[in-house]
Amino acid sequence: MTDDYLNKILAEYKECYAAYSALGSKVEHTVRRLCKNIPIHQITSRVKTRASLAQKIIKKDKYRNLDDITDILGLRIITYFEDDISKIEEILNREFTVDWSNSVDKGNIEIDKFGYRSIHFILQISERKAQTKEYADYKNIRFEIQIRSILQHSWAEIEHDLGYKSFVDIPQKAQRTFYRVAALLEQADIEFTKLKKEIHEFENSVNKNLKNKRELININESTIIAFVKKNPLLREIESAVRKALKTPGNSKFDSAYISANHFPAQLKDLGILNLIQLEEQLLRHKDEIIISEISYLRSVNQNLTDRSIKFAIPQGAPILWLIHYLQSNDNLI
Ligand SMILES: Nc1nc2c(ncn2[C@@H]2O[C@H](COP(=O)(O)OP(=O)(O)OP(=O)(O)O)[C@@H](O)[C@H]2O)c(=O)[nH]1
Ligand SMILES: Nc1ncnc2c1ncn2[C@@H]1O[C@H](COP(=O)(O)OP(=O)(O)OP(=O)(O)O)[C@@H](O)[C@H]1O
Repeated sequence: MTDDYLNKILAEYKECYAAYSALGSKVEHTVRRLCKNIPIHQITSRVKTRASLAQKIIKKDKYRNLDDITDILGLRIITYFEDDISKIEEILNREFTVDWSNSVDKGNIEIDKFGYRSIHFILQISERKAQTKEYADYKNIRFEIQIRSILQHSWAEIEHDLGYKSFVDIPQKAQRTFYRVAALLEQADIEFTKLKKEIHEFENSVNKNLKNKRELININESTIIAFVKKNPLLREIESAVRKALKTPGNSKFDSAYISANHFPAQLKDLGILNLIQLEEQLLRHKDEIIISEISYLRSVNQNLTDRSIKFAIPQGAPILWLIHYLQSNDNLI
C-alpha cells in the first residue's frame, strides 16, 4: 500500500464527513420511527474517526476509495429479544436498498462454533427516497447497520474490550472461556425468548378467562398487568379521553406507572377483589369517569404556559380515575 491511497481516502473522508454525519441523524431518526413497536434497548450511531479509518486502511491494505469502506457511517440496534432481530431485518429490507454482497449474518456460524453473533447490514437510501430533495446528496453513500440482542452485544463488547483483534495472542484457556460464555449466552437468549412467549400466553389466558367469565381472577400485580395491557374497555376509555383532549398517539404501557399506583391494594380497600368486579365497576362508571377526567385534565392544561405539552395517558389510567371517583364519592362497592 502506498501512502498515496491512504492520503487520498483521508482527504475524501474530510470532504464527506459532514454528509456522513447528517445522514447518520436522518437514518437514526427513520429507524427509531420504523421500529417504534419493537422493544429496543438502544440505537447508537457513529462516524468512524479519522484515526480508526487510517488504521483500518493500513491494516486491510485493500481499499482504494472511500466508497470501498462500507462502515464509515455505522448504526447499531440492540434488541432485548433475539426473535425481534428478524423483524428489524424485514423492516430495514423494506425501507433501504441492501448491498447483499457486503452484508453478513455473523450469527449464522458453523454448527459446532460459538462466538461473535450479529447481523451486519450494508445499506443505501432507497431509489425512491434518493430522488427526493432531502436525500439527493446521500444517494451514493453506503452505511452499516448492525443488529444484535443485548446478550450478543454484551459478549461482543467484553470481547472487544479485552482485545478481540489480538485474539490469537490470548492464552488458549481464555479463548476457550470466551467460546464457552458465548454458548451460554446463546442459550440464555433462547430462554429469554421462551419466557417472553410464556408471559404473553399468561396475559392472553387471563383476558380470555375474564371474557368467558369462567373464573374469578383475583387481582394481584401480575393479573392487573395482564388486564392493563389487553383489556378493550380500558382502551376505549383512554381513547375517549385522548380524543376529547386532542392528545396524539396511543396510550403506552408503563410498568413504573402500574407499580407506583399500587392498584391491587387500592382496589382491595374499595372492595374490588377480582377482575370481573373491576371490569363491572369500569363499565358502570365509564361515562362519569370520562367526563370528570376530561374536565380535570382540561383545567390543568389551561394553567400550562407551553401549549405544546400534551398529557400522556398511560395504559391503565382509567383504573386510577375509577379509584379517585369511588373514593371521592365514598362509593365502596
Ligand atoms: N467483539 C467482536 N466484534 C466483532 C467481531 N467480528 C466483527 N466484529 C465487529 O464488527 C465490526 C466489523 O468487522 P467485520 O465485519 O469483520 O469487517 P471489517 O473488519 O470492518 O472489514 P470489512 O469487511 O472489510 O469492512 C468490527 O469492527 C467489530 O465492531 C468479533 O469476532 N468480535
Ligand atoms: N455499526 C456500528 N454502529 C455503532 N457503533 C459501532 C458500529 N461499528 C462499530 N461501532 C463501535 O464504534 C466504536 C469505534 O469503532 P471503530 O470505528 O474504531 O472500529 P470498528 O468498527 O469496531 O472496527 P474496524 O476498524 O474493524 O471497522 C467501537 O466502540 C465500535 O464497537
